[in-house]
Amino acid sequence: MRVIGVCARRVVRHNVKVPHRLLSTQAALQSDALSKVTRNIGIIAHIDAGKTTTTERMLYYSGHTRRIGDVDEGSTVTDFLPAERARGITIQSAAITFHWPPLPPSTQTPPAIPQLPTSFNSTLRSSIPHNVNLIDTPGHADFTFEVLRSLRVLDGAVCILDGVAGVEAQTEKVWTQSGHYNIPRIIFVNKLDRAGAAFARTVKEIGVRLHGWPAVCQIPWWRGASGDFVGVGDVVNLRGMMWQAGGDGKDIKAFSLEELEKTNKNFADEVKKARISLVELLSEHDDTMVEHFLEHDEDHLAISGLQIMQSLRRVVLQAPQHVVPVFAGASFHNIGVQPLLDAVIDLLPSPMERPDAEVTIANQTSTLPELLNAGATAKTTKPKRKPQQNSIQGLAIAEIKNLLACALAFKVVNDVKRGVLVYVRVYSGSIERGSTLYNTNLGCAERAPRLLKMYASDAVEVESIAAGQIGVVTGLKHARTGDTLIVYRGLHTKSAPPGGLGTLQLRPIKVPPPVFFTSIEPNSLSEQKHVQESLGILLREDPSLHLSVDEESGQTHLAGMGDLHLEIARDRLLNDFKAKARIGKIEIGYRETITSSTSAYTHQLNKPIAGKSAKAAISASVEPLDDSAIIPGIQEQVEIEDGSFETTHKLPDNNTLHISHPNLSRHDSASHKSHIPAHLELPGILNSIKAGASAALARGPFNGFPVANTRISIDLDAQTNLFPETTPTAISMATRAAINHNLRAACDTAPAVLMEPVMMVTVYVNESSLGAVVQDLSSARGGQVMSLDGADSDTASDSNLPRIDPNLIYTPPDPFASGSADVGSDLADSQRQIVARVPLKEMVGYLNQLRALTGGRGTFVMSVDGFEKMGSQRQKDVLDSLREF
Ligand SMILES: Nc1nc2c(ncn2[C@@H]2O[C@H](COP(=O)(O)OP(=O)(O)OP(=O)(O)O)[C@@H](O)[C@H]2O)c(=O)[nH]1
Repeated sequence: MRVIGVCARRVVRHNVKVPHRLLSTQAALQSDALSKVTRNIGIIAHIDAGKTTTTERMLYYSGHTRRIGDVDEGSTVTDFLPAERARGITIQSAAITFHWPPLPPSTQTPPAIPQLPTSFNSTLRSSIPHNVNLIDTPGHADFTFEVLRSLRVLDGAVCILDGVAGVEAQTEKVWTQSGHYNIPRIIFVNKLDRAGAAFARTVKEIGVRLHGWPAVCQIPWWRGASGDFVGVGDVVNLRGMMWQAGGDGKDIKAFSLEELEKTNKNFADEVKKARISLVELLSEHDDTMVEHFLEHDEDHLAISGLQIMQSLRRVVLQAPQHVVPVFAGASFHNIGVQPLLDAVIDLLPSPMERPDAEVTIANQTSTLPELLNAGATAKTTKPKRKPQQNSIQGLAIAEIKNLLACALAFKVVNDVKRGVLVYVRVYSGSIERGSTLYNTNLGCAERAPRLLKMYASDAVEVESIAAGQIGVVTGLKHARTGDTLIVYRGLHTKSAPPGGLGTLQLRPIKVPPPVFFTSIEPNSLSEQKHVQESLGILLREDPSLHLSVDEESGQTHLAGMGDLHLEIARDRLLNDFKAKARIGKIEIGYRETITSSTSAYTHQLNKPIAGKSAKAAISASVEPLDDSAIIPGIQEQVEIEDGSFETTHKLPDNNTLHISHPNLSRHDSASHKSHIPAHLELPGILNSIKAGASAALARGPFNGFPVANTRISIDLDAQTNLFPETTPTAISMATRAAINHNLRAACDTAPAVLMEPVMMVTVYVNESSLGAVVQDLSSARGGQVMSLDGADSDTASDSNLPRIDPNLIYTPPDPFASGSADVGSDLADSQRQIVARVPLKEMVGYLNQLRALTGGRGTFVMSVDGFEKMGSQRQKDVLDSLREF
């Protein structure tokens, strides 16, 4: 037994209030009280660990569904796309609201202002009904981006592990990502009914692979010679909990420690052992637990369950989180779900206990409360001469104080019955029914005619969605997943927000580049409109899909993150949207880059567009950006302000667009009058040029792949380029044509070069297979092994995370797992991690080969590291094989 006495580390808590300064006192009180009883929670896990099965039980016990949905029968609530139901996997994250503990049967809706005790010092939070907004996230690696998007709106997460497979590669990846967002997490070890279930091994893996100290709050209760899983030992409340076999899980019997001692002494002893370990672990991280221990004469068992839960809550809310509470169960057999729900309420934070939401505004990073406080101060201190500047430089405070609400559209779903649903999380203020929302990503405003709360499959209409809450806006025509929506004073559908407000972005995330693509061709001309509309909705739902149209052939390319990603998009298009189109084979998305420069070429456009005469001229030249062989994996689109008469955009795939616009100052629109036609304005002209350039870069002239590593220069001479007949579309089309001409000319002078996606691959194998896997990666696949066991690599485990010795972790024995004699040293020796850079082409079908090399035990994850120029022979081979189709 370890001795307590070491002083706990300083507790750093999330200490943030949801800003609501513009609400009335009554509304603010209501919003605060509502926030306190709200949990915005995600479920994260490896594919098939049981997320959907567990979610279905949660909905059933909370009273929101009358029967338990079954993944295997395809009758679940959360996996609601036909493609998901058919495959039994979760693709789209759905957000569902339910109450836990359930509302009393007589109450249809929760009270507007929840009745809260003055403090939770003497009572558990789970004693009063809370709103749980549950966001189900996909488990497959192709949907990592989808997971990232949902992580942004979570305040806490339940990580579900398969008790047989233990910690799997994808779990590790999502765990690390959620750690970067400082999301407090608890773990549920599921499937403990299965043969070979190994709770102890899984708990040790939590320490070794997820780098957290497992606080074992429940231990599995296996009975009989064959080890039937019947319930759990509740370490917090010192009791046994047994679920009725074959029931719906509502019938739970509790046995006190004294009762257990009479009937099942070994189990009772193990519960006590687990309690001692739990108190010791908590004492190392929480000073208050040390005090309780001393107050109770150093008796681990005398400390109350409430005190243990409160201590667990404190350590879970520490950032970074070092202690991870672990619960046990088998959701398919309805065991363990209700105590897990209690833990969600008792241990995970409310929106008010989370760090401030990060925002960017006018190219600067800040937090939302900082921004709002600056605006609020400005309201009381009257500026003397010109508007005072706050810490967010360049943005007048006067603009910020007009901000009434700020929300993130974190998911767009096309619902067959209700149309397009935009799921939002509100971060400040409140969205009211009928209000107008300005979309800062698209630069347009639209009205929110209806607001909904989604309860399982029922939708309830609401008047407003307050700060900290998740809800649905229907009737929006443009908003996409990931867009920031704001409400400000004086907002009109037709005018842009004043100054920097229009650049406000909530929690922006970096988008990885698409590495696979497929072609789409409508079966007939009459089908074209429907195919385009369906693709439009798919892209609103999932902005990690990219669309490009070849001007000459009219062929459409759809690009995505992985082959499964595109397969699902294809299924949705054909089956859900009933689009009649031919869809090509899924191919790797190479890039092409020019190797020579061109001198300026001017394209004159003078033809009717949509029945109206249109005219514009654009002068452009191109040059290879630099000779570096690699372009980074993360795609950024930023505008660099470099003077009043120049604008530079950094575009995806390491392309740059430089526009010089002499006589047209960005900061003095009044002086434009004498230079440009009255119906045009500079920001719109620059946007049209950018749109034309992006379209030209989407299809290179060499092999039709997107162009990379290229700098485009455009000289905009207002006198000679703009005419009374010039329209934004004409500017875009002329830009596209001018750049296309230049790219073709560059390819004629010196052939373009192909670049291929290279992946950073992390493979987990046993020691015995290490040699064979390394050999295969480096020889057969042309990969470059970067590190073994995580050293020197960005994608490998974060080096700041504690390395935990599995032998110091408490676990109960694993009587029914195979080969579990010495789990600790076995784990430390056998788990190896290889990090390698490998061309994506060589990773196609890798899982089967890895399984063959490792006896089925190896797993891997990968992400795009960048694009590399290909050698001439490799390029020839790739082009030859592409031409075969
Ligand atoms: N034996 C057993 N099987 C389970 C348990 N929980 C889930 N399963 C089964 O495991 C399979 C996967 O379960 P899901 O709930 O679809 O897993 P998921 O994590 O949602 O998977 P994705 O949606 O693909 O990410 C299904 O066949 C379930 O019936 C359990 O506690 N015990």
